[in-house]
Amino acid sequence: MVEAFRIRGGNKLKGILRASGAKNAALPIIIGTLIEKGTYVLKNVPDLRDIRTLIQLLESLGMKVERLDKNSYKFVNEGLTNLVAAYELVKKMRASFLVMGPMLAHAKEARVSLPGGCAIGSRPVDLHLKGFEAMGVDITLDHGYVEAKAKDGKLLGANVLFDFPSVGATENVIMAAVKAEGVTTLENVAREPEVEDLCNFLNSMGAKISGIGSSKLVIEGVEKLVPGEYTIMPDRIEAGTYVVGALMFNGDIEVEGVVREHIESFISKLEEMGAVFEIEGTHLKVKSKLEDLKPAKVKTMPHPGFATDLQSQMMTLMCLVGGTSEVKETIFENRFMHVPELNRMGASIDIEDHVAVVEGVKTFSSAEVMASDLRAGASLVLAALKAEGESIVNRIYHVDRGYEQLEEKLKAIGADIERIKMEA
Ligand SMILES: CC(=O)N[C@H]1[C@@H](OP(=O)(O)OP(=O)(O)OC[C@H]2O[C@@H](n3ccc(=O)[nH]c3=O)[C@H](O)[C@@H]2O)O[C@H](CO)[C@@H](O)[C@@H]1O
Ligand SMILES: C=C(OP(=O)(O)O)C(=O)O
Repeated sequence: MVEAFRIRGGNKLKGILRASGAKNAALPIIIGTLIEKGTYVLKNVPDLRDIRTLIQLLESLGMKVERLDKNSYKFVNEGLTNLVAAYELVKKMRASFLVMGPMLAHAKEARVSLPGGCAIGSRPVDLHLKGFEAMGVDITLDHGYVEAKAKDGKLLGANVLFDFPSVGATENVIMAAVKAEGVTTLENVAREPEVEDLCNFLNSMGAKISGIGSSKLVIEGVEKLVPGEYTIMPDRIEAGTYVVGALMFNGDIEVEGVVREHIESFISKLEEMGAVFEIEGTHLKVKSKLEDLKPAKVKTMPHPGFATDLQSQMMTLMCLVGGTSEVKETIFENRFMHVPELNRMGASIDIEDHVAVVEGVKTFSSAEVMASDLRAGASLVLAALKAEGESIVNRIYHVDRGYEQLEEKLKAIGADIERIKMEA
């Protein structure tokens, strides 16, 4: 049996949706607690399936974890008792591969399962490994695991130029470099806000990372970090998902937790389409109507470009905008799995090469559909809320990876949504 959402769409939704802590910042920051012995308190940690998977992985390495309240945890690192990150846990979530950098910083060696691909693409880790090798780490592949060992037990500062600004590779190598001997210079790094949040967390413990937010980071290795307390940033992708909802429901939904500069390309693309926003601090209200929006072209790019994690939600909105819109996906090879599902709900989308051509339709129609990944799942939920009648969104374990208490948040603004069990 798997869980699904049964959604009876067409309700008038009204109220405030608040973004929780960012999954993609919380994951690397929690993993960062592996670097140094001591006690860490992390706040605004979202209550998600991915966080629970990660905690299991950290506990398997020797970390003691105590939940202080719904969104706060204490992590006590008394030294790692196991240097193997097992396939059973790593395969559930690709971000698990980020334990390699911290384990190298802590113990100068690690054996971490290769994560494998997922529904959105093959997702290799070559850029992570190139960075570690430059720092004097011997890498061997053995029965699906990466064995990493610092030569002579020393992690050395190095110059690394990434071929592509990979978020994961940037984060992994940063976490190895903060305690390396000497200076590490990383060029063409990912500039996503979650990378900045990780750097700010590490610097709050005494790491010396400069250039934060730019494409070049200079990291002066330090002997010791001093663990403490840190609050995770709000989830810009969750907030962006709700902004799409606010536009689809003609401004009756307001969104809390919007940091405009974190999703500038998304917000400005929506403004180009005719959306009018009133943003006060981190509170967003929509002042335009869905029927005022014009079609647009969007191309996903590394930050500060349009985020791939908002691509499917944007496409769902475009389905309801008169005229022809286009979405080009450049980050992941296979991130259009939501297209046939949206078409089952009455959308009119064709894929040509890596471009989805979207012809606007009047509305969605209810149907039984399947989430293929996290953001695809969120997009189908948005479409189902709009469609008159009963829809089923199946395989919501994907959605549970990244949206904290989605059905409670939606129920609170008037949605008719319930979690049910379905045949797998
Ligand atoms: C937990 C987390 O933060 N996940 C985010 C992170 O994923 P993730 O860190 O996996 O994304 P990357 O930026 O690394 O990947 C982007 C592209 O680079 C390729 N690549 C990556 C590493 C590598 O060694 N070799 C290589 O070829 C990938 O296959 C992909 O096509 O950034 C993505 C891009 O913004 C987001 O969609 C994910 O939500
Ligand atoms: C693709 C995503 O996550 P992950 O990298 O964990 O698969 C996402 O958050 O949309």
